[in-house]
Amino acid sequence: MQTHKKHIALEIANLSIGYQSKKQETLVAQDISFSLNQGELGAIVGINGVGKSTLLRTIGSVQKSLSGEIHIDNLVLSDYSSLDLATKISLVLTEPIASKNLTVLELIALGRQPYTNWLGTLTETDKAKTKEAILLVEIEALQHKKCYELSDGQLQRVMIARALAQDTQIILLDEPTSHLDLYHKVQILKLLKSIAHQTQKTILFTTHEIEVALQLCDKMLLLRKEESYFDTPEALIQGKHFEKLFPSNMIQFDATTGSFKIV
Ligand SMILES: Nc1ncnc2c1ncn2[C@@H]1O[C@H](COP(=O)(O)OP(=O)(O)OP(=O)(O)O)[C@@H](O)[C@H]1O
Repeated sequence: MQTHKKHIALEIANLSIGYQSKKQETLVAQDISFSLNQGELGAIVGINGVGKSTLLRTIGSVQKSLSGEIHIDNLVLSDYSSLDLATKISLVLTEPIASKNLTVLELIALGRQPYTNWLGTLTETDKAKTKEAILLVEIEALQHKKCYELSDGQLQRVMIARALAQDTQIILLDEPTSHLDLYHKVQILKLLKSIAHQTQKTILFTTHEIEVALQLCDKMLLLRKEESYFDTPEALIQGKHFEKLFPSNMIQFDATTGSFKIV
């Protein structure tokens, strides 16, 4: 019988992340190792300042790692040209977008930039990918609005659609549910899950919504400075790793409900 082995889309080995200047090197977190398969939704969780955004930016090649390796599709990250990488990874950061004067449709079409010529002329394929992204994220009704007319939740969806239009194997999102109410947080994460499973893309995002992520993600990275843990939510609960996240005299994790309780 033929077995179908899932393809590893992203592999991180012994990675140290941080900041380097001419004078000094600041280590943020070390010894990070994990991998995500095609079609998996993964979350990076951890306390404020532990390095979630730094890790995402390092994987997205916006900043350099201090040491260790990042493999995308079995190739070392640094071996990709920036144009090739733009067809492999899309990155949605938390910075406010500079181009709020564009319509939603125009902004999403910008996701096609790695494929268009220097004039930015959209081919039929570019237009079809843009339309497909709009349909997947269900924002047809918003497409002719200006971006400055959108609510935070609507803008989050638009940014996800732009990443989808870029049509990369891997999508990285920094706090895609910040500023949203619980209903819209769940809606966005369910959307990301269905996109990962339906389109076989690999989606990795940072979040403070640990309880929601526990219920919706395939894998989670619990980031800590010295030692991080990566596994399925169930295995992380069984391994009692969430208990180590916050001081236990203040916040305790209840494994039976998968939620945090204030002491
Ligand atoms: N440009 C920078 N130069 C030097 N240090 C930085 C820089 N940006 C962030 N840091 C530091 O790196 C550490 C990790 O920051 P990062 O933003 O990655 O954490 P985080 O886990 O995403 O935090 P939060 O949950 O608060 O968003 C922090 O100590 C922060 O002060």
